[in-house]
Amino acid sequence: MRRSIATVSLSGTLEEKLRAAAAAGFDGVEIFENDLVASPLPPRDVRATAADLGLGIDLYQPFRDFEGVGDAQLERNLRRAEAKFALMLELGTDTMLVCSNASQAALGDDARAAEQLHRLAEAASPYGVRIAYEALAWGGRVDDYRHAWRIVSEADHPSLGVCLDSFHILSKGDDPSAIRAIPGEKIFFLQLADAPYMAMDLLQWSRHYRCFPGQGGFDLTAFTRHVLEAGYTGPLSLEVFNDVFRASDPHRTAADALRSLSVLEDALGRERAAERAPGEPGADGARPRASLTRLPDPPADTGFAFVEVAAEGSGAESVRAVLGALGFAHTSDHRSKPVQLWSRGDARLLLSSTDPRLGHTWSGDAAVTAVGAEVADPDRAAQRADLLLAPTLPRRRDPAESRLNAVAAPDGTAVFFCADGRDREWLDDFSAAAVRDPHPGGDTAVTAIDHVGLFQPFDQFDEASLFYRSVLGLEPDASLEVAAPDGLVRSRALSSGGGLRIALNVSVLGRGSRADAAGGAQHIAFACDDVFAAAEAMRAAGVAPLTIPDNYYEDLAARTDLAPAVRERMRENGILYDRAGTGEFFHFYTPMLDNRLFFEAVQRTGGYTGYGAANAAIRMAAHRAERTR
Ligand SMILES: O=C(O)c1ccc(O)c(O)c1
Ligand SMILES: [Mg+2]
Repeated sequence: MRRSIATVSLSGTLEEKLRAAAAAGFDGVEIFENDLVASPLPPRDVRATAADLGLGIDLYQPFRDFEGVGDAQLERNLRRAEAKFALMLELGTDTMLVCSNASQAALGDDARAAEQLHRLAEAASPYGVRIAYEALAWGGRVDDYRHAWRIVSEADHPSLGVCLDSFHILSKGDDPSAIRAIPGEKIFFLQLADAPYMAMDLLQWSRHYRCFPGQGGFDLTAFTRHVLEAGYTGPLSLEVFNDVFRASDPHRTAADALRSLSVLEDALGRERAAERAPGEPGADGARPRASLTRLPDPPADTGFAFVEVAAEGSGAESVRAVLGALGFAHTSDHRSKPVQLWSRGDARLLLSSTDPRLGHTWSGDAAVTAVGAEVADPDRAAQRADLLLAPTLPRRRDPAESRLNAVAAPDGTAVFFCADGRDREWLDDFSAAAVRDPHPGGDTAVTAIDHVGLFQPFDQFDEASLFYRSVLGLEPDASLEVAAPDGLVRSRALSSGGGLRIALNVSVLGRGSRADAAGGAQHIAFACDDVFAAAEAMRAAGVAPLTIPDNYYEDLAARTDLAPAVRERMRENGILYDRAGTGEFFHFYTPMLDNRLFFEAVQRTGGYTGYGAANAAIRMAAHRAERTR
């Protein structure tokens, strides 16, 4: 389907907005009136600029407070409209959005509104302009799409139809299924916006917190399905009023926006394909069907191939010491780069002294710089990532090395697609040297990488979540908030069925010591068969786990039936506990290794799928206490 975006969704001047929309690959834009009025470009030049960029102007918006007025006001409104129709001719756009009168003083009954909209449509038709009437959620008399449609049908003019905006419908909990009763050709325009659920005045919610489909709480797939079932074949257009987007790089926002539409269209296409019996032709005859662009299947992953940590000097020393104490061994070295492979079971950690983005020496605190996803078809995963506008990272390879596709996540973390199975071709780039530096960690039973925790810049949290969801096909959990000593932290985990798990964290206010330029803490969690043994072996090797206060264990005694001996062993080893249904979770943390990186060891039993969120605030306070001790 044609993809459009409202200029109000992007920051910058009108020209910058157009350039960003075009660069992301949009087909068209809705021009928000204020953006045009504030632009030094005459309408003809806007049209030419858009055309040069390959963009159509699909809608001019909004025309406000037109209907439900007295006779004298109607004449003034029609005069105002005539001026806009002439302007639209110059812009080369044929659809005008008229939103329902927001005044509580809007007059009269439906018959008056219908008659006045009929006059407007009649005035528009000589210009070749169509009127798309939209019910604002806070409209004075008309605040419901069904009501807008009744008025439009009563007005009965070929140049008059409705504009459906998902926000105005879903924000009020209205049932979108009646959209199917509107003939597709009378749906003149479709605006899509998601939003997080908030108990808030509708207008404020709409003007500040809309987000792209998949980033909020609305079911945009179901909503859009109704619109397509009605026979709508026009553009899918994003109209997103959002405070963060207004202040962000418009190129980044436009890419995020396009990614959201690609995922939405793909989901609808998959549903349609699943409905159709094999061999049956696509069209069912009655109503036109929009063509839906599909993405290659999400990668079928089998978990983490590796996680890469870049560190230098004493930071690298502490990482090595803790890995050794956890039973990892430095098993081989990269053939041409300063990268060590440390492994234990299926847990593989690359310790690098270069920055993957810059290719030269890493300077700064130890940090997670890359994750390797082990997938069945790396080429197809890379192709999907490319269609989702994931920035491709230059290959860091010599001709003799394996081919590794990598893309950059919004926070700069490199995501590698590595072949799974027996060959694990990427391992060929490492020397086959016998195990060196076997550490005295003993059998700590670390078996694999369980998850990675990445702190995100405030403005990129939703973008990162959509990125991992779309590029890696991960499913997001509900987000939750943790009261850390230095401010609230929001956390959202995403996981695949195959073993990839990424927990994203963000400082809710985007400021404070956790969100400073260096970013908040990152961690790598290792799965263990016996987390008690792992903690004891680590201690025996000279690394103390993160100290957890006695108060925590007193509280555990009060609220669980863990045996006293078990609790005592937990206290000695800084082990924390969580339970969900029949599932149990035991885990411990290392101290902060180099300002912002730590490790965790976890043991899941009974089908536990969480991340110990109940203990997150305890962990944050303990790491904080360590800094001030
Ligand atoms: O907030 C508004 O005024 C406004 C304007 C135009 C729209 O299409 C809309 O959904 C909201
Ligand atoms: Mg709208």
